[in-house]
Amino acid sequence: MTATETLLELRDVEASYNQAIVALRDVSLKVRRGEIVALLGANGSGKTTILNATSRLLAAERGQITSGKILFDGRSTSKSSTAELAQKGLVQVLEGRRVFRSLTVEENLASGALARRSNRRELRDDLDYVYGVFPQLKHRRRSLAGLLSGGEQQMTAIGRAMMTHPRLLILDEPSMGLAPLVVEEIYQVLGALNRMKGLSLLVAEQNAYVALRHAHRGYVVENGVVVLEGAAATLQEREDVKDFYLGRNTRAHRRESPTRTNYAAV
Ligand SMILES: Nc1ncnc2c1ncn2[C@@H]1O[C@H](COP(=O)(O)OP(=O)(O)OP(=O)(O)O)[C@@H](O)[C@H]1O
Repeated sequence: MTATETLLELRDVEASYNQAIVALRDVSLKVRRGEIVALLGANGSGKTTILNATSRLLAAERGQITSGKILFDGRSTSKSSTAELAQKGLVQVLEGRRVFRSLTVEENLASGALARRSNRRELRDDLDYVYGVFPQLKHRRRSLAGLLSGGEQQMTAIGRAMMTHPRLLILDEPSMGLAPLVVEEIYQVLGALNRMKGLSLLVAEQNAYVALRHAHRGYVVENGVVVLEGAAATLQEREDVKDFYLGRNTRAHRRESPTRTNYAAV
């Protein structure tokens, strides 16, 4: 893989909280341009820490990167703020579909454009674009975001991120708490943005089934360590992944966990 094909790279990243709890050890991963990459793992395995380290949000959680490098578009992110990274095209949709509950849908979306200092015309075009992607939001544009369904709030959070014109969109558990049909709809939209706009995606999910169906490649994290990586189709077929992450075996926790395997060549 040449440097220009790689949009995001984590190299041997270690991170801890409160200078005490080690949350990531030696994490290396890549997102190529135009790729959807799934980050899988159980509760507390380190997915959010990887995403927050990438978008420079760790300090807000009293966390820090203690060693290793994170490169976006070939450049180290260590001196950038979250807002600066967003301006460069790396944007995160936080876990729990955070929206400004007392603002309308349209005000929420417009807040995503603030960093771009768009004029009225550009703002209108961007809003129209998001409404084209999520027609439901157009009907609800004057509703308070706090009164929307969970799915509509997730669409609003993704729409707000789209207003910043990302090149890499990072999503933390977009399926959390949503009905299967709504989850499918959201992933269909993410897939379309990837295909039509070339948007690259890094998606943390506990719902491995849906994530692997839509991703090109995946990484499995356990206890802060990447234990598996490979093509999504290959991961889906692995017996240990089926047992642990695709819910095939309810007694999975008694079985041996996946072993570190490198499927990078797949
Ligand atoms: N703010 C924090 N302070 C201290 N420890 C933390 C903090 N946030 C996470 N941790 C710890 O770091 C480890 C990784 O947590 P992380 O939230 O990254 O996992 P996760 O895979 O995203 O889990 P979840 O799916 O529950 O969000 C866990 O042991 C967790 O308890």
